[in-house]
Amino acid sequence: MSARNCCFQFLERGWRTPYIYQFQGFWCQPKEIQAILLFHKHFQARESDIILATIPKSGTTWLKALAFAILNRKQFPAFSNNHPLLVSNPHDLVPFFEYKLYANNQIPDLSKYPEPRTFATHIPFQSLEESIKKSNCKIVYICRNPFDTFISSWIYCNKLRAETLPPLLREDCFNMYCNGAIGFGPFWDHMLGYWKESLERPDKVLFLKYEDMKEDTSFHLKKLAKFLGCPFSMEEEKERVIEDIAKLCSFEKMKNLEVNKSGKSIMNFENRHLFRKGEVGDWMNYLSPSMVEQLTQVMEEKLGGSGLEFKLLS
Ligand SMILES: Nc1ncnc2c1ncn2[C@@H]1O[C@H](COP(=O)(O)OS(=O)(=O)O)[C@@H](OP(=O)(O)O)[C@H]1O
Repeated sequence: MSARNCCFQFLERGWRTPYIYQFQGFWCQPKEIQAILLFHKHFQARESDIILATIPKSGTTWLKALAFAILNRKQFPAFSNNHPLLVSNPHDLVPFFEYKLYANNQIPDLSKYPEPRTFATHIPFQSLEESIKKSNCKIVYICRNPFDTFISSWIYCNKLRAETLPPLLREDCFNMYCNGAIGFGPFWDHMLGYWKESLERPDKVLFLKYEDMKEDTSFHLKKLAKFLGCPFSMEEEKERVIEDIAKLCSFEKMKNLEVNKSGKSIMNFENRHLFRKGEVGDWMNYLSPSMVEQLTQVMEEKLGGSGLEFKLLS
């Protein structure tokens, strides 16, 4: 089935493109739908695969860097001068299914990927390819408080928006966000899909939060390494390997690397836009009291009772 033949029940104004479409219960662009259909048809998970999942602007770039550094630390110690993260953007080291591997009508040969194969996606849990859901391959999900995620998305999309389109007004965008009409959203369905699976199958899905990672990076790196099946040894802890990885992947370090100042990775977008402030609570500089009230209500209505809660300030 091609994207064109799919039955689109709904269409909404897009953030980066003129329109977004509802596909399998979430919002996305036609190019993404085309790639997801190919991914569904051709991808076959291995038990050893690792999938990093996020809704956009929740810490994807950071999680990719951390997972890569943890998994490859024997070959590339975090302090080494030839570490791949010093010359490559994390999106080039851990490819997205929908923006890289299956984009532009490609069917990749993934048989030669070194194990554990590590991939990334923004696709909601419900719409992942079946073998990913059924096998014991591991999924790491990171999410971020919706206030900061909204601001990060709004600013990023305005930078990448087609020049032929008018700028995205904060108020319009905010209403779209609260109504769920954002790429891969509604955000609450995206979060709850992975959240519920992490509660039911904690060995399958590790659920992380951006704010917790910022607050105590070392603690969460240990948790991540253990989940990925490569816990830090006592010796590594003594040698401060965890701190070295946290430092290599820190916002300040990554933002100032030449590859992230001048290179291009996802969909030919400039890497520098991926590194803005990297803070918890920047929403305070942008949202009016009535917007705060509105989003708080949406979160209570949609996430209330799920046990999923967020820290809104650092
Ligand atoms: N290393 C590191 N540490 C902490 N925070 C980081 C890091 N790298 C990127 N960022 C911040 O993450 C926000 C971008 O989110 P994503 O990486 O998910 O974007 S994307 O979906 O891949 O386009 C965006 O947040 P805002 O600064 O609030 O816009 C980035 O600045």
